Amino acid sequence: MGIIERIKEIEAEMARTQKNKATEYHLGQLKAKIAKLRTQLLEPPKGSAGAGEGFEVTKFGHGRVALIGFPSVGKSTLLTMLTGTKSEAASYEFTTLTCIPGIIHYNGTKIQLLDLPGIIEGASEGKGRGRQVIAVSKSSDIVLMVLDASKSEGHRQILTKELEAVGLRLNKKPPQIYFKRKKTGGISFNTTMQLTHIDEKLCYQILHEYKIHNAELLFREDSTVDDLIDVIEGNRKYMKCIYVYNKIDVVGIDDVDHLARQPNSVVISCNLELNLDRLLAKMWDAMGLVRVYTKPQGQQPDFSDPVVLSADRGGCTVEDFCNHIHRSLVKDVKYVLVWGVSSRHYPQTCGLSHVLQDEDVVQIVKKKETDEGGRGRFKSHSNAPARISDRQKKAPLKQ
Ligand SMILES: Nc1nc2c(ncn2[C@@H]2O[C@H](COP(=O)(O)OP(=O)(O)OP(=O)(O)O)[C@@H](O)[C@H]2O)c(=O)[nH]1
Ligand SMILES: [K+]
Ligand SMILES: [Mg+2]
Repeated sequence: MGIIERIKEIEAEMARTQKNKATEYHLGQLKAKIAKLRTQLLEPPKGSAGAGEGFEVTKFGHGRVALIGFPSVGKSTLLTMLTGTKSEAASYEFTTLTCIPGIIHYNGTKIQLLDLPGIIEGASEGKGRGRQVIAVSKSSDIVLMVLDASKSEGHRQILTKELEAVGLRLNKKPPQIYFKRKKTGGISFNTTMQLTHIDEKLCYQILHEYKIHNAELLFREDSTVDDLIDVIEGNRKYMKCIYVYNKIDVVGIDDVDHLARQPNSVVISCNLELNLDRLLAKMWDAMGLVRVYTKPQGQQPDFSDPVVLSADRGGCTVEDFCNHIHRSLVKDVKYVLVWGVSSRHYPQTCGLSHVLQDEDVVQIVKKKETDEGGRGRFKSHSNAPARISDRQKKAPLKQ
Protein backbone atom coordinates (compact mmCIF):
# COMPACT_ATOMS: atom_id res chain seq x y z
CA MET A 1 0.00 0.00 0.00
CA GLY A 2 1.29 3.47 -0.90
CA ILE A 3 1.72 6.29 1.57
CA ILE A 4 -1.30 8.19 0.26
CA GLU A 5 -3.56 5.14 0.64
CA ARG A 6 -2.32 4.66 4.19
CA ILE A 7 -3.08 8.31 5.01
CA LYS A 8 -6.57 7.92 3.50
CA GLU A 9 -7.18 4.78 5.53
CA ILE A 10 -6.20 6.44 8.80
CA GLU A 11 -8.28 9.51 7.95
CA ALA A 12 -11.26 7.20 7.37
CA GLU A 13 -10.67 5.52 10.70
CA MET A 14 -10.54 8.92 12.41
CA ALA A 15 -13.79 9.94 10.76
CA ARG A 16 -15.44 6.73 12.02
CA THR A 17 -14.19 7.21 15.57
CA GLN A 18 -16.42 9.18 17.92
CA LYS A 19 -14.64 11.98 19.73
CA ASN A 20 -14.79 11.56 23.49
CA LYS A 21 -12.58 11.17 26.53
CA ALA A 22 -12.18 7.43 25.93
CA THR A 23 -11.06 7.75 22.30
CA GLU A 24 -8.86 10.83 22.63
CA TYR A 25 -5.67 8.81 23.16
CA HIS A 26 -6.36 6.67 20.14
CA LEU A 27 -7.19 9.72 17.99
CA GLY A 28 -4.00 11.44 19.12
CA GLN A 29 -1.99 8.44 18.08
CA LEU A 30 -3.67 8.37 14.66
CA LYS A 31 -2.87 12.06 14.18
CA ALA A 32 0.79 11.37 14.89
CA LYS A 33 0.73 8.46 12.42
CA ILE A 34 -0.66 10.72 9.68
CA ALA A 35 1.91 13.45 10.44
CA LYS A 36 4.71 10.89 10.09
CA LEU A 37 3.39 9.66 6.76
CA ARG A 38 2.99 13.20 5.44
CA THR A 39 6.59 13.95 6.31
CA GLN A 40 7.60 10.83 4.39
CA LEU A 41 5.56 12.07 1.47
CA LEU A 42 7.52 15.32 1.43
CA GLU A 43 10.84 13.59 0.99
CA PRO A 44 11.74 13.80 -2.69
CA PRO A 45 11.49 10.50 -4.56
CA LYS A 46 14.81 8.71 -4.92
CA GLY A 47 16.82 9.84 -7.94
CA SER A 48 14.96 13.12 -8.45
CA ALA A 49 16.37 16.56 -7.85
CA GLY A 50 13.67 17.45 -5.33
CA ALA A 51 10.08 18.53 -5.11
CA GLY A 52 10.71 21.94 -6.68
CA GLU A 53 12.21 20.44 -9.80
CA GLY A 54 11.72 22.60 -12.88
CA PHE A 55 10.32 25.48 -10.85
CA GLU A 56 13.44 27.06 -9.44
CA VAL A 57 13.64 30.77 -9.96
CA THR A 58 16.62 32.70 -8.70
CA LYS A 59 15.83 34.78 -5.64
CA PHE A 60 15.90 38.46 -6.41
CA GLY A 61 15.18 41.64 -4.47
CA HIS A 62 14.48 42.21 -0.82
CA GLY A 63 11.73 39.66 -0.37
CA ARG A 64 9.72 37.02 -2.14
CA VAL A 65 5.95 36.67 -2.36
CA ALA A 66 4.13 33.67 -3.86
CA LEU A 67 0.69 33.72 -5.51
CA ILE A 68 -1.21 30.58 -4.53
CA GLY A 69 -4.71 29.72 -5.62
CA PHE A 70 -7.09 27.54 -7.54
CA PRO A 71 -7.00 27.75 -11.35
CA SER A 72 -8.41 30.86 -13.05
CA VAL A 73 -8.81 33.02 -9.96
CA GLY A 74 -6.68 35.70 -11.64
CA LYS A 75 -3.14 35.08 -10.35
CA SER A 76 -1.48 35.80 -13.69
CA THR A 77 -3.66 38.84 -14.31
CA LEU A 78 -2.57 40.15 -10.89
CA LEU A 79 1.12 39.51 -11.55
CA THR A 80 0.89 41.43 -14.82
CA MET A 81 -0.89 44.34 -13.11
CA LEU A 82 1.52 44.61 -10.18
CA THR A 83 4.83 43.97 -11.92
CA GLY A 84 4.36 44.79 -15.57
CA THR A 85 5.83 41.38 -16.42
CA LYS A 86 3.41 39.69 -18.76
CA SER A 87 2.14 36.36 -17.54
CA GLU A 88 -0.41 34.82 -19.85
CA ALA A 89 -3.99 34.97 -18.58
CA ALA A 90 -6.97 33.25 -20.12
CA SER A 91 -10.43 32.02 -19.21
CA TYR A 92 -9.43 28.34 -19.26
CA GLU A 93 -7.92 26.56 -16.25
CA PHE A 94 -4.21 25.74 -15.99
CA THR A 95 -3.12 28.53 -18.31
CA THR A 96 0.05 28.95 -16.27
CA LEU A 97 2.21 25.84 -16.20
CA THR A 98 5.39 27.03 -14.54
CA CYS A 99 6.73 29.65 -12.15
CA ILE A 100 6.86 33.19 -13.55
CA PRO A 101 8.70 35.89 -11.59
CA GLY A 102 8.02 39.61 -11.66
CA ILE A 103 9.26 42.54 -9.59
CA ILE A 104 7.21 44.98 -7.53
CA HIS A 105 8.88 48.31 -6.85
CA TYR A 106 7.50 49.54 -3.57
CA ASN A 107 8.74 52.00 -0.92
CA GLY A 108 12.16 52.04 -2.49
CA THR A 109 12.51 48.26 -2.29
CA LYS A 110 12.23 45.48 -4.83
CA ILE A 111 9.95 42.56 -4.06
CA GLN A 112 9.89 39.43 -6.16
CA LEU A 113 6.38 38.23 -6.95
CA LEU A 114 5.94 34.69 -8.23
CA ASP A 115 3.05 33.58 -10.41
CA LEU A 116 2.39 29.85 -10.12
CA PRO A 117 0.13 27.24 -11.69
CA GLY A 118 -3.25 26.80 -10.06
CA ILE A 119 -3.40 24.11 -7.42
CA ILE A 120 -6.29 21.78 -6.77
CA GLU A 121 -7.59 19.69 -3.92
CA GLY A 122 -5.12 16.86 -3.40
CA ALA A 123 -2.14 19.04 -4.36
CA SER A 124 -0.34 18.04 -1.17
CA GLU A 125 -0.50 14.43 -2.30
CA GLY A 126 1.05 15.32 -5.63
CA LYS A 127 -2.01 16.07 -7.74
CA GLY A 128 -1.32 18.47 -10.60
CA ARG A 129 1.83 20.43 -9.95
CA GLY A 130 0.97 20.71 -6.29
CA ARG A 131 4.31 19.57 -4.93
CA GLN A 132 6.34 21.99 -7.01
CA VAL A 133 4.01 24.88 -6.25
CA ILE A 134 4.16 24.14 -2.56
CA ALA A 135 7.96 23.88 -2.60
CA VAL A 136 8.16 27.34 -4.18
CA SER A 137 5.71 28.83 -1.70
CA LYS A 138 7.82 27.49 1.14
CA SER A 139 10.78 29.38 -0.28
CA SER A 140 8.95 32.70 -0.14
CA ASP A 141 8.54 35.15 2.72
CA ILE A 142 4.78 35.51 2.55
CA VAL A 143 1.93 33.97 0.60
CA LEU A 144 -0.86 35.77 -1.21
CA MET A 145 -3.72 33.29 -1.36
CA VAL A 146 -5.74 34.45 -4.36
CA LEU A 147 -9.44 33.54 -4.19
CA ASP A 148 -12.35 34.15 -6.51
CA ALA A 149 -14.82 36.38 -4.65
CA SER A 150 -17.70 34.89 -6.64
CA LYS A 151 -16.88 31.29 -5.69
CA SER A 152 -17.49 29.29 -2.53
CA GLU A 153 -15.89 30.56 0.66
CA GLY A 154 -14.94 26.94 1.32
CA HIS A 155 -12.07 27.29 -1.15
CA ARG A 156 -10.06 29.13 1.43
CA GLN A 157 -10.38 26.23 3.89
CA ILE A 158 -9.56 23.63 1.24
CA LEU A 159 -6.39 25.47 0.21
CA THR A 160 -5.38 26.07 3.81
CA LYS A 161 -5.78 22.34 4.48
CA GLU A 162 -3.61 21.47 1.47
CA LEU A 163 -0.88 23.80 2.67
CA GLU A 164 -1.17 22.53 6.24
CA ALA A 165 -0.79 18.97 5.03
CA VAL A 166 2.69 19.83 3.80
CA GLY A 167 3.73 21.63 6.94
CA LEU A 168 2.88 25.24 6.10
CA ARG A 169 1.24 27.12 8.94
CA LEU A 170 -0.46 30.31 7.80
CA ASN A 171 -0.84 33.27 10.15
CA LYS A 172 0.02 31.15 13.18
CA LYS A 173 2.72 31.49 15.76
CA PRO A 174 4.96 28.52 16.57
CA PRO A 175 3.56 26.62 19.57
CA GLN A 176 5.03 27.67 22.90
CA ILE A 177 6.37 24.23 23.69
CA TYR A 178 9.96 23.53 24.64
CA PHE A 179 10.99 20.11 23.36
CA LYS A 180 14.42 18.57 23.44
CA ARG A 181 15.42 15.02 22.70
CA LYS A 182 17.81 13.43 25.20
CA LYS A 183 20.01 10.36 25.24
CA THR A 184 18.94 9.15 28.68
CA GLY A 185 16.82 10.09 31.67
CA GLY A 186 13.32 9.26 30.43
CA ILE A 187 10.68 11.86 29.73
CA SER A 188 10.49 14.98 31.85
CA PHE A 189 7.06 16.57 31.55
CA ASN A 190 6.37 20.10 32.79
CA THR A 191 3.82 22.83 32.28
CA THR A 192 3.60 26.46 33.29
CA MET A 193 -0.20 26.42 33.16
CA GLN A 194 -3.14 24.06 33.19
CA LEU A 195 -3.55 22.07 29.99
CA THR A 196 -7.14 21.55 28.85
CA HIS A 197 -6.60 19.77 25.50
CA ILE A 198 -3.84 17.35 26.33
CA ASP A 199 -2.53 15.47 29.37
CA GLU A 200 0.65 13.71 30.39
CA LYS A 201 -0.52 10.29 29.31
CA LEU A 202 -1.42 11.51 25.83
CA CYS A 203 1.97 13.20 25.47
CA TYR A 204 3.75 9.96 26.40
CA GLN A 205 1.65 8.14 23.85
CA ILE A 206 2.51 10.59 21.07
CA LEU A 207 6.20 10.49 21.97
CA HIS A 208 6.00 6.71 22.04
CA GLU A 209 4.56 6.76 18.52
CA TYR A 210 7.72 8.63 17.49
CA LYS A 211 9.84 6.12 19.43
CA ILE A 212 11.05 8.92 21.69
CA HIS A 213 11.74 7.64 25.20
CA ASN A 214 14.07 10.34 26.52
CA ALA A 215 13.14 13.99 26.18
CA GLU A 216 12.38 17.22 27.95
CA LEU A 217 8.93 18.64 27.39
CA LEU A 218 7.70 21.98 28.73
CA PHE A 219 4.36 23.50 27.81
CA ARG A 220 4.23 27.28 28.05
CA GLU A 221 0.65 27.59 26.75
CA ASP A 222 -2.55 25.56 26.58
CA SER A 223 -1.42 23.49 23.59
CA THR A 224 -3.20 20.85 21.53
CA VAL A 225 -2.10 17.46 20.23
CA ASP A 226 -1.54 19.08 16.83
CA ASP A 227 0.79 21.65 18.40
CA LEU A 228 2.82 18.92 20.04
CA ILE A 229 3.09 16.96 16.80
CA ASP A 230 4.22 20.13 14.97
CA VAL A 231 6.98 20.65 17.52
CA ILE A 232 8.15 17.03 17.37
CA GLU A 233 8.15 17.00 13.57
CA GLY A 234 10.13 20.25 13.68
CA ASN A 235 9.78 20.91 9.93
CA ARG A 236 6.86 23.32 9.98
CA LYS A 237 7.12 26.66 8.27
CA TYR A 238 5.22 29.57 9.82
CA MET A 239 4.26 32.16 7.25
CA LYS A 240 2.09 35.20 6.94
CA CYS A 241 -0.69 34.90 4.41
CA ILE A 242 -2.96 37.54 2.91
CA TYR A 243 -6.26 36.32 1.51
CA VAL A 244 -6.82 38.22 -1.72
CA TYR A 245 -10.41 38.10 -2.96
CA ASN A 246 -10.28 38.98 -6.66
CA LYS A 247 -13.11 39.66 -9.12
CA ILE A 248 -15.21 41.77 -6.76
CA ASP A 249 -16.58 43.42 -9.91
CA VAL A 250 -18.87 40.42 -10.38
CA VAL A 251 -20.32 40.14 -6.85
CA GLY A 252 -22.77 42.26 -4.89
CA ILE A 253 -21.72 44.95 -2.45
CA ASP A 254 -22.93 42.97 0.60
CA ASP A 255 -20.68 40.04 -0.28
CA VAL A 256 -17.74 42.35 -0.87
CA ASP A 257 -18.35 43.98 2.47
CA HIS A 258 -18.48 40.60 4.21
CA LEU A 259 -15.24 39.37 2.60
CA ALA A 260 -13.42 42.63 3.27
CA ARG A 261 -14.08 42.21 7.01
CA GLN A 262 -12.40 38.80 7.26
CA PRO A 263 -9.06 38.90 9.06
CA ASN A 264 -5.92 39.24 6.90
CA SER A 265 -8.08 39.75 3.83
CA VAL A 266 -8.22 42.30 1.06
CA VAL A 267 -10.79 42.54 -1.73
CA ILE A 268 -9.65 43.57 -5.22
CA SER A 269 -10.61 43.61 -8.85
CA CYS A 270 -7.87 43.30 -11.42
CA ASN A 271 -10.29 44.14 -14.21
CA LEU A 272 -11.37 47.43 -12.64
CA GLU A 273 -8.00 48.02 -10.93
CA LEU A 274 -9.78 48.30 -7.60
CA ASN A 275 -7.94 48.36 -4.28
CA LEU A 276 -4.56 47.21 -5.63
CA ASP A 277 -2.84 49.96 -3.62
CA ARG A 278 -4.45 48.58 -0.45
CA LEU A 279 -3.19 45.11 -1.35
CA LEU A 280 0.36 46.44 -1.79
CA ALA A 281 0.22 48.27 1.53
CA LYS A 282 -0.97 45.10 3.32
CA MET A 283 1.72 43.07 1.65
CA TRP A 284 4.34 45.58 2.70
CA ASP A 285 3.16 45.48 6.33
CA ALA A 286 3.10 41.69 6.39
CA MET A 287 6.67 41.49 5.09
CA GLY A 288 7.99 43.61 7.93
CA LEU A 289 10.90 44.97 5.91
CA VAL A 290 13.13 47.50 7.65
CA ARG A 291 14.79 50.15 5.48
CA VAL A 292 17.90 51.67 6.97
CA TYR A 293 19.55 54.71 5.40
CA THR A 294 23.28 55.07 5.72
CA LYS A 295 24.67 58.46 6.68
CA PRO A 296 28.32 59.06 5.90
CA GLN A 297 30.02 61.31 8.44
CA GLY A 298 29.35 64.99 7.75
CA GLN A 299 27.01 64.24 4.84
CA GLN A 300 23.30 63.89 4.28
CA PRO A 301 21.90 60.34 4.50
CA ASP A 302 21.59 58.41 1.27
CA PHE A 303 17.80 58.05 0.98
CA SER A 304 17.95 56.55 -2.51
CA ASP A 305 19.49 53.22 -1.63
CA PRO A 306 18.43 51.74 1.73
CA VAL A 307 19.92 48.67 3.33
CA VAL A 308 16.86 46.43 3.67
CA LEU A 309 16.67 44.14 6.69
CA SER A 310 14.00 41.73 7.87
CA ALA A 311 13.38 40.10 11.23
CA ASP A 312 12.50 36.81 9.53
CA ARG A 313 15.48 36.88 7.21
CA GLY A 314 18.68 37.55 9.11
CA GLY A 315 17.46 40.05 11.70
CA CYS A 316 17.34 43.80 12.22
CA THR A 317 20.11 44.63 14.68
CA VAL A 318 22.94 47.09 14.09
CA GLU A 319 25.18 44.03 13.69
CA ASP A 320 22.93 42.66 10.93
CA PHE A 321 23.03 46.08 9.29
CA CYS A 322 26.85 46.14 9.38
CA ASN A 323 27.08 42.59 8.03
CA HIS A 324 24.85 43.64 5.19
CA ILE A 325 27.31 46.33 4.16
CA HIS A 326 30.41 44.20 4.59
CA ARG A 327 31.20 41.03 6.50
CA SER A 328 34.40 42.44 7.97
CA LEU A 329 32.87 45.74 9.07
CA VAL A 330 31.60 44.65 12.50
CA LYS A 331 35.04 44.30 14.06
CA ASP A 332 35.91 47.92 13.18
CA VAL A 333 32.74 49.44 14.59
CA LYS A 334 33.12 51.48 17.75
CA TYR A 335 29.49 52.50 17.97
CA VAL A 336 26.78 53.81 15.69
CA LEU A 337 24.59 56.90 15.78
CA VAL A 338 20.92 56.28 15.11
CA TRP A 339 18.23 58.77 14.14
CA GLY A 340 14.67 57.53 13.79
CA VAL A 341 11.86 55.57 15.42
CA SER A 342 14.17 53.17 17.25
CA SER A 343 16.24 55.91 18.89
CA ARG A 344 15.35 57.67 22.13
CA HIS A 345 17.56 60.68 21.44
CA TYR A 346 18.55 62.37 18.20
CA PRO A 347 20.91 60.75 17.56
CA GLN A 348 21.25 57.87 20.00
CA THR A 349 24.59 56.16 20.47
CA CYS A 350 24.01 52.44 20.03
CA GLY A 351 25.91 49.18 20.15
CA LEU A 352 25.72 46.18 17.86
CA SER A 353 22.71 44.63 19.58
CA HIS A 354 20.42 47.63 19.09
CA VAL A 355 17.33 46.71 17.05
CA LEU A 356 16.68 49.05 14.13
CA GLN A 357 13.28 50.05 12.78
CA ASP A 358 11.96 51.02 9.38
CA GLU A 359 13.44 54.27 8.02
CA ASP A 360 16.12 54.67 10.68
CA VAL A 361 19.23 56.60 9.69
CA VAL A 362 22.54 55.12 10.83
CA GLN A 363 26.04 56.53 10.94
CA ILE A 364 28.86 54.15 11.72
CA VAL A 365 31.73 55.41 13.87
CA LYS A 366 34.76 53.19 13.46
CA LYS A 367 37.32 52.41 16.15
CA LYS A 368 40.25 54.13 14.52
CA GLU A 369 38.30 57.33 13.80
CA THR A 370 39.10 59.78 16.61
CA ASP A 371 36.29 61.40 18.55
CA GLU A 372 37.97 64.70 17.78
CA GLY A 373 37.41 64.32 14.10
CA GLY A 374 33.81 63.29 14.66
CA ARG A 375 33.08 66.17 17.01
CA GLY A 376 33.85 68.87 14.51
CA ARG A 377 31.77 67.31 11.81
CA PHE A 378 28.77 66.55 13.98
CA LYS A 379 28.23 70.20 14.79
CA SER A 380 25.35 70.56 12.40
CA HIS A 381 23.38 68.07 14.55
CA SER A 382 22.80 70.23 17.63
CA ASN A 383 24.71 69.14 20.71
CA ALA A 384 25.00 65.49 19.75
CA PRO A 385 28.78 65.07 20.03
CA ALA A 386 29.04 66.45 23.58
CA ARG A 387 26.30 64.11 24.76
CA ILE A 388 27.91 61.16 23.12
CA SER A 389 31.30 61.62 24.75
CA ASP A 390 29.70 62.27 28.16
CA ARG A 391 27.64 59.14 27.93
CA GLN A 392 30.61 57.17 26.76
CA LYS A 393 32.58 58.17 29.83
CA LYS A 394 29.76 57.19 32.15
CA ALA A 395 28.67 53.95 30.55
CA PRO A 396 30.93 52.04 28.23
CA LEU A 397 29.02 50.88 25.20
CA LYS A 398 28.00 47.27 25.14
CA GLN A 399 29.19 45.66 21.94
N1 LIG B 1 -14.41 39.62 -13.76
C1 LIG B 1 -13.10 39.55 -13.55
N2 LIG B 1 -12.37 38.65 -14.22
C2 LIG B 1 -11.04 38.61 -13.96
C3 LIG B 1 -10.43 39.46 -13.01
N3 LIG B 1 -9.12 39.16 -12.96
C4 LIG B 1 -8.93 38.16 -13.85
N4 LIG B 1 -10.07 37.83 -14.46
C5 LIG B 1 -10.28 36.81 -15.51
O1 LIG B 1 -10.16 35.53 -14.96
C6 LIG B 1 -9.65 34.62 -15.93
C7 LIG B 1 -8.47 33.86 -15.36
O2 LIG B 1 -7.40 34.75 -15.16
P1 LIG B 1 -5.90 34.24 -15.01
O3 LIG B 1 -5.10 35.42 -14.67
O4 LIG B 1 -5.52 33.44 -16.21
O5 LIG B 1 -6.06 33.28 -13.77
P2 LIG B 1 -4.94 32.32 -13.11
O6 LIG B 1 -5.29 32.22 -11.68
O7 LIG B 1 -3.59 32.77 -13.48
O8 LIG B 1 -5.28 30.94 -13.84
P3 LIG B 1 -4.33 29.65 -14.03
O9 LIG B 1 -2.98 30.10 -14.50
O10 LIG B 1 -5.04 28.88 -15.08
O11 LIG B 1 -4.31 28.96 -12.74
C8 LIG B 1 -9.28 35.45 -17.15
O12 LIG B 1 -10.30 35.33 -18.10
C9 LIG B 1 -9.22 36.88 -16.60
O13 LIG B 1 -9.51 37.84 -17.56
C10 LIG B 1 -11.26 40.41 -12.32
O14 LIG B 1 -10.84 41.19 -11.48
N5 LIG B 1 -12.59 40.39 -12.63
K1 LIG C 1 -6.58 30.81 -16.37
MG1 LIG D 1 -2.11 31.81 -14.42
